[in-house]
Amino acid sequence: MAAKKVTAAQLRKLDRQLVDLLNERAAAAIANGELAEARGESAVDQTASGVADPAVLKYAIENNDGPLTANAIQAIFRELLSGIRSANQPIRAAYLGPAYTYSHLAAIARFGQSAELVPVATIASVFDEVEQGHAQFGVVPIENSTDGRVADSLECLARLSAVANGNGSGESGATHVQICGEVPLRIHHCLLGRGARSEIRRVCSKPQALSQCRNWLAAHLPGVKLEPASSSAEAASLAAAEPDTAAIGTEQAAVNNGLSVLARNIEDNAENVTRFAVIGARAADRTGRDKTALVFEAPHEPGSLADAMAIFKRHRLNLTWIESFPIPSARGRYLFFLEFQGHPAELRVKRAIASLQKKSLRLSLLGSYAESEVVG
Ligand SMILES: O=C(O)C(=O)C[C@]1(C(=O)O)C=C[C@@H](O)C=C1
Repeated sequence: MAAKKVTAAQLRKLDRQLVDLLNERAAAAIANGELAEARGESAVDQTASGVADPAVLKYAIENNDGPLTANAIQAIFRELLSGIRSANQPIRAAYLGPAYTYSHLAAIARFGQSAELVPVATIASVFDEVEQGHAQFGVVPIENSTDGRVADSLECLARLSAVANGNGSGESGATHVQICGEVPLRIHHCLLGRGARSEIRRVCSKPQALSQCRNWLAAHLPGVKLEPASSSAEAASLAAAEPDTAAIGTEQAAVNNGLSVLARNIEDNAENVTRFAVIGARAADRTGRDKTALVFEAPHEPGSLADAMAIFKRHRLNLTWIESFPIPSARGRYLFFLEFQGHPAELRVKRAIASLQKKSLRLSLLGSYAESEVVG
């Protein structure tokens, strides 16, 4: 029997029903005072930038009495919203490729599969794509719970901030690229290869992935050569070419490259999470549960960092990230990346930033965005 075709009109009706359902849930939640910050906005407005409002999603998950898991609801919402939004306003987002890197999975978690997700060869190219307006968004890893910061991304953020500051001239630069979201993604690494585990002579991956599995590798593949690759999916394509080479990467990269999964969950820390920043040329809307990131340089003198930190204590602002980063051209001088809960629309945040600015040699706001739950 021939399969019955679904017409475009039927699909539109289904979309409408789902959007109505979302709106109903949001409206009920708003009426109950459960979405105080979202008051007056429809769920569709809230998702205009292609991202499900975390409060609406949370409400739908918490009020679900059906058989679906929270992860399944999240995935359904994400793909529906991605599809509905793409029909109106296509989204193009760049990520470190090739296909099925962890960055790709983070981009899918954020924008869904209906968005145009563009693989590029380096993290710097992700920034270039957004700065040159070829992509509205970019997704870049900034820190991992086991391995710490991702220096390539911080270097690009520092460069953005230098441009925004007019390279120290005090004039505002041409770029408005900023952080407009975060995706904390659970990272489960797989060992991928063509042959048996006993044939492996070298293991390739992005250095961050190799480092997140170093104890497992030492215990299970002692003496094999560890080689850096530009990404985990690039490593998977190297492993596809050489039977004595394995890669550390995603399960999806194994399928894409015709490899077997030789071992699963080989990360040293079961709670392995990488936090990705979503960068874009437009500021994110305030949600009421936001964080703000900035980068500043404290004067090279005793107590300057302690004075800077005291500002956050005084204004009761909770820090969620602090990272020191050496300034390559100036030995002994450091940039400090900071993130805290709050939004510059709040008076205490405005005051704290103004005080910090006075104490800094330079300061750039990197963006304010919704605080997100871990996905995956
Ligand atoms: O190589 C990849 O698959 C990436 O997306 C990059 C990257 C990283 O550099 O942190 C992203 C997340 C994982 O922690 C490991 C690798």
